[in-house]
Amino acid sequence: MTISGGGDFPASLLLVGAGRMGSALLQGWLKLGLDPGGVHVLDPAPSPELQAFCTTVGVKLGVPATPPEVLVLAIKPQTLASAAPALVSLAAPTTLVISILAGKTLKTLADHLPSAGAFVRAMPNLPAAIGAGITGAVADPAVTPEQKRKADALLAAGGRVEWLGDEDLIDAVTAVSGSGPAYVFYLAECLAEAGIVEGLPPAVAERLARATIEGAGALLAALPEVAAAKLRADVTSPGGTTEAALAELKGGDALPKLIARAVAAARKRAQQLSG
Ligand SMILES: NC(=O)C1=CN([C@@H]2O[C@H](COP(=O)(O)OP(=O)(O)OC[C@H]3O[C@@H](n4cnc5c(N)ncnc54)[C@H](OP(=O)(O)O)[C@@H]3O)[C@@H](O)[C@H]2O)C=CC1
Ligand SMILES: O=C(O)[C@@H]1CCC=N1
Repeated sequence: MTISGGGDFPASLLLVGAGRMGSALLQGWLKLGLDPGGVHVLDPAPSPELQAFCTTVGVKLGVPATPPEVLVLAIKPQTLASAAPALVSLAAPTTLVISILAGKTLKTLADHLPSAGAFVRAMPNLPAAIGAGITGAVADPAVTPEQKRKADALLAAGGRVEWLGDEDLIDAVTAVSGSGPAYVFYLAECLAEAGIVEGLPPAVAERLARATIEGAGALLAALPEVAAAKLRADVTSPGGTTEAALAELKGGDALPKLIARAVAAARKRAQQLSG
């Protein structure tokens, strides 16, 4: 189910972990109208940039005096066990915890934060930093409709939201769209390197590769009803250059198999991080 975002933000929010993803989400929320006066950010060693940002926008660094309506967990999955004891008193039965931790299940989250009333497990991606992300999310049965609306508003600040009925699917979401931007950035790197091998000056090769991925992504975004396969066919002249390149990428199912292996490896890693 997809619910469109609606600015139904919580009155109080604690962000635990303001690294790459936590900061990206925070900026999106504030841009879309989350009241900074109700926001606390907890991070053990806030960078000077984060401190300056919080001061400028009016967000408090540190722990709130009373448990927040929403606690967003954005620390690394590997640090959940060590971080959780200090968080237990910050989560009340009225607190909704939204976790973006790869792999950590709703059950694991509840085991570590038994004081919290309800949990949403979400997997956003880095383009959320510019509102162009996509998030997969699942709510536990204790999440009320009002809490779900608030979770949706927060997650939708980063782009589209796919609510899933089956928690087991979240690790696959992580492997496809959570980690996915890195695959695309790697393609940009590889394309530039190949261009250099073919004689292009490095700076030109990088600009060509980057602009190509930007343009292809923009075309996908501009033509949502057109399948990626159709757009690929539009580039591929019979007997032309693209066909020659695609024969290499597809030869022996090379690229599909490689991508399938990569996504399976990411999903497996998410499962390993679950406990
Ligand atoms: N990066 C991405 O594209 C995506 C990440 N995620 C998930 O988001 C989470 C964060 O990832 P990412 O932002 O990349 O990681 P970062 O390492 O950039 O951010 C984690 C932040 O949490 C801080 N931190 C560590 N311990 C605590 C603590 N006890 N209390 C509060 N803050 C703490 C870290 O501080 P310090 O550095 O000083 O230790 C750091 O600032 C992960 O669980 C990941 O699975 C989900 C989707 C996409
Ligand atoms: O690499 C990771 O584990 C995190 C989760 C998805 C994207 N980054």
